[in-house]
Amino acid sequence: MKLGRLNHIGIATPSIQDSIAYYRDVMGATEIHEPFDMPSNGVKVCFVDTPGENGTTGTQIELIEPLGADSPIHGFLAKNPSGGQHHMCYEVPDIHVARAEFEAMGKRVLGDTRIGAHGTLVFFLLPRDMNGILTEIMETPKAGAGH
Ligand SMILES: CC[C@@H](C(=O)O)C(=O)SCCNC(=O)CCNC(=O)[C@H](O)C(C)(C)COP(=O)(O)OP(=O)(O)OC[C@H]1O[C@@H](n2cnc3c(N)ncnc32)[C@H](O)[C@@H]1OP(=O)(O)O
Ligand SMILES: [Co+2]
Repeated sequence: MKLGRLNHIGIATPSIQDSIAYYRDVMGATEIHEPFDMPSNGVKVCFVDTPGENGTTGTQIELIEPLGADSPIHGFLAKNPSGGQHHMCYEVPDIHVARAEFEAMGKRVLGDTRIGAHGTLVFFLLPRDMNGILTEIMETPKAGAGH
């Protein structure tokens, strides 16, 4: 396993609209994408870009608000009603190879490998196995694709 690019940091929030105002007015974010629903993941999503090198997009902030009764972030927001840092997401070149490598290390995968917000496959690893961090692994998007 080789550490890949930090694609995004997931921030759980009770209100994406309030969080957008915070990142725009307090943090000075200028690249804020249109929010969209991901019923397959039980969240509404909004990406806020941080600047990368030479005009590229750096690590994104992924605002996530619960969507539906079965949202996986209800428990987190019950414990943290104002929201907060929820997960970190790293890129890998091949999702299936990465999953096999984590499993071989005894790391427990939460649920299936599924399509994530960038349109590529993702999976999540149990925080207790990952130094206390809910860790998302995603396959690197092809150039020019997705959010
Ligand atoms: C938009 C799509 C996608 C993308 O492409 O980017 C996304 O990011 S979707 C993001 C939301 N989806 C997920 O988080 C899926 C995976 N998550 C889960 O399956 C659950 O959230 C969870 C991790 C199993 C936690 O569920 P919860 O109902 O809160 O269970 P518990 O309260 O029992 O907690 C179990 C265990 O995990 C610890 N925990 C929970 N949340 C976090 C967190 N965000 N960061 C760190 N640790 C967390 C909790 O403390 C418990 O620990 P133990 O006491 O050691 O068991
Ligand atoms: Co994510």
